[in-house]
Amino acid sequence: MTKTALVVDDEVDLCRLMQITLTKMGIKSDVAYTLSQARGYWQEREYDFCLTDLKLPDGSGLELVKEISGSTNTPIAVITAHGSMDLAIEALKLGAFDFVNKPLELPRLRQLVENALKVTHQGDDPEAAPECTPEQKLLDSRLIGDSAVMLPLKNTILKLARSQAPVFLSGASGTGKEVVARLIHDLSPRRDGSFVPVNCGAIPSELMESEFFGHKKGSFTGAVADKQGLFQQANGGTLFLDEVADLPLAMQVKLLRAIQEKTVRTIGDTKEIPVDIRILSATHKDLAQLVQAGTFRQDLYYRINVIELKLPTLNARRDDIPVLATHFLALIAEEWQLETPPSLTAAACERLQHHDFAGNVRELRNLLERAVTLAETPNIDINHLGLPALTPTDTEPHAVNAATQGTAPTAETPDAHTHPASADTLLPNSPSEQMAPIYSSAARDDKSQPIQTPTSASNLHPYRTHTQHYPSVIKGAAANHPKTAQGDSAETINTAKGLASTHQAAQAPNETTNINEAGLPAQGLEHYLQAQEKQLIITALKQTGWNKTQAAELLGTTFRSLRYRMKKLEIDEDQLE
Ligand SMILES: Nc1ncnc2c1ncn2[C@@H]1O[C@H](COP(=O)(O)OP(=O)(O)OP(=O)(O)O)[C@@H](O)[C@H]1O
Repeated sequence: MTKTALVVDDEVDLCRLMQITLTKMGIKSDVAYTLSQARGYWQEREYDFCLTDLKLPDGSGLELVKEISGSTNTPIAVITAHGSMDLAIEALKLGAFDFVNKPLELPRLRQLVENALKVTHQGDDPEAAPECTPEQKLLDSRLIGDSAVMLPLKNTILKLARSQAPVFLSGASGTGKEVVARLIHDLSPRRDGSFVPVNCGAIPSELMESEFFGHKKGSFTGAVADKQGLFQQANGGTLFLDEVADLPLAMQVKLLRAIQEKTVRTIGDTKEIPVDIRILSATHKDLAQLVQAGTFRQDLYYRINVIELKLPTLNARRDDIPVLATHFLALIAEEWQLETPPSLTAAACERLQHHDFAGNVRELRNLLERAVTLAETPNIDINHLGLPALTPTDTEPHAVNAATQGTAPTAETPDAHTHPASADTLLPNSPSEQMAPIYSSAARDDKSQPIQTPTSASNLHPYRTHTQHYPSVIKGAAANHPKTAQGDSAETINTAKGLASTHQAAQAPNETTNINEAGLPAQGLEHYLQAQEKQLIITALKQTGWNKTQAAELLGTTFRSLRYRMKKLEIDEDQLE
């Protein structure tokens, strides 16, 4: 069926240009020169999408955005004067699907129209019950939980997926921010493009520019080949800036420019390349507070945080614990190829529902992995969970919510009842407005997670994030190193002293000692340093029985940084043992 569009602009020539472009794309269009004319057309006819200027002779296009997005799912995009980013952001907040700047660039207009048509195809089947649409099924299969707080959150995700607006995901560590970011991408018109997640906190600052924008061969020492940046990799898709609060200020300026201009310049190149990406970002930190403290740029905050989606803690949705546990046990059974899928006894399930999950869903998953490893039967009972016995007060209603982080639920530590997602997951996003943090930063303590699971070697960009779990290594860690797997830090501190001395012994002589007669590395500094780094990491890992949390402590770095260095340097226990 022929697609139809309503074009609203008072500039006759521009309307003609847009109409010609649409006709070439096989789209029939009507043109309205005023707001009232547009309203008339909209009431009389049905359109697949609308494109409106913001400045109209009898009012603002924002009114049309509000009316159309408030009453239908039809995508509406706005045309803004060059540089009026504030208005574009306001339109996105009001529900506009996307915006295009004047003077109109036809490739950008065509791209916007193609995305709008993909949105209109979604959920087109009028026969399908809402819960049976492919989008809803995908959402329900990947974002587990149907508690009171999750249902409105899921509806919001479906709406956000249809838009191109930048979304900022806030919430404590392990609440599922990356799961949601992937879903927004996979449910969006960009789903055929790449989803490129990047852990901003794990990229060494000196490599940031090259990682984000790429480099040309020979543009600096060590640039031995052309390298594509993350922006270019995400072209046509979504760039997910995880741990965005950890971006150094100097890089924040460069990112802002790239996001605003929608162009990037590769290091060593002279030309700017246009990129078409949607930005999603996340952090467990209070970004508004960092803006106030001057460590995060207000303009970048404003740009990436057009819409905020706040994820609830697991303690705020305890009803979801049984269904999440069943989901993870099924995943574990599949990944570990277990003959009989494990299941929880009623007592174990009840114990989990009373646990204070400082590490949220990630902690639940890790806890179950450990329990399955320790249990010798498929029935996971309370003693396999490795949790302390409950006191009588723990079992009182709401005792755990109140005990969370030692504070009762307040406006700053919301729970599901006081903060339904419909109202609170979408927050007003002015930097001057305070965001209420769900948790203090203590919630991020990696020690709260019983077992840190390694990531696999993959062909992903080294600083892309990765949330997969690898059972063979987990099992090996728990079985072979029970002490370290449970976090025996005393032992770690003692062995730490040996790090410097054993490092020499662990070195692969060809790689790290290949110094030429002039006393310089024969294969170049970069190669030499990487070999050194690799050997030090392997030494620390061996000393801690491949417990990465402890190895990171020995090396004076963070767990995440170590994990990403391991991926970058392709350090894998299975390969080395
Ligand atoms: N609702 C959910 N349904 C299924 N799995 C979930 C859900 N929420 C989180 N998970 C799982 O929990 C783990 C942590 O999720 P994720 O990495 O998305 O959290 P995060 O909030 O991004 O954490 P961080 O701030 O530490 O990066 C992953 O294994 C993820 O698959």
